[in-house]
Amino acid sequence: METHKIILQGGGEHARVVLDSLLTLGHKVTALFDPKYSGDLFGVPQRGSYDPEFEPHAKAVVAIGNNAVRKRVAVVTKHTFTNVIHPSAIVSSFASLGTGNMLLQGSIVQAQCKLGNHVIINTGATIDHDCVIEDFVHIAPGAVLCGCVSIGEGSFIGAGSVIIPGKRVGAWATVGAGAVVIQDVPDYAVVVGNPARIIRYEKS
Ligand SMILES: CC(=O)SCCNC(=O)CCNC(=O)[C@H](O)C(C)(C)COP(=O)(O)OP(=O)(O)OC[C@H]1O[C@@H](n2cnc3c(N)ncnc32)[C@H](O)[C@@H]1OP(=O)(O)O
Repeated sequence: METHKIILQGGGEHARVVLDSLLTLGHKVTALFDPKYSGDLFGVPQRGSYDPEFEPHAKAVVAIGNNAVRKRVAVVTKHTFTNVIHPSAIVSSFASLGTGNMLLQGSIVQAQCKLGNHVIINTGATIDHDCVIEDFVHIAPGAVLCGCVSIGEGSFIGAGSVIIPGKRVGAWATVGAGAVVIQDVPDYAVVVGNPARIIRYEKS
């Protein structure tokens, strides 16, 4: 596998797991940019605010779990993005991925899935055949997307939730941990429970 020089945008909790994946894959991570952190993380220097001139040929990953913040940071990042796919993740050769995506330990992406850009498929989440996942979505640990599910831009799919086949979760929606989605979820809706019900609408 080709290894790269990589910089990370973000130095918080999600950055830790992404950095772990990158180091496991043998990449050379040369900087973490996040004004909130200093010192180093797993031996990688935290360099404060983003510097677009720093190693301009390095690839970048926006390792921020919050979807709205990840989008805000991605749009001002000048470096070219790359995907991070932990070696224990299983990705069908018949799936397509944009860039800047993070597929973490034990996640599975099945045949004919289409992932946009800057999507997080977190630990052990499974995305079955023919799903479409738009940009800046976060699928939390252990969530199960059955076949032919679609998820709109910026939505958060909570840990251990299940979405039955063919359903759509709109843009910037939130599916609570453990929810079972059996109907389409509108844009900006927050749903919880089994069967999932709308508790409010929230624009981030
Ligand atoms: C590696 C990582 O850690 S990745 C991060 C993974 N994180 C997650 O999966 C967290 C997902 N988040 C949740 O499930 C949250 O509870 C949310 C976003 C759905 C709602 O959060 P809040 O807005 O703070 O809701 P709040 O706690 O005020 O609860 C509102 C109501 O919904 C209920 N509720 C909230 N979450 C859930 C849930 N997951 N399942 C069932 N009911 C729930 C509450 O009991 C409450 O009910 P009530 O009004 O009858 O008392």
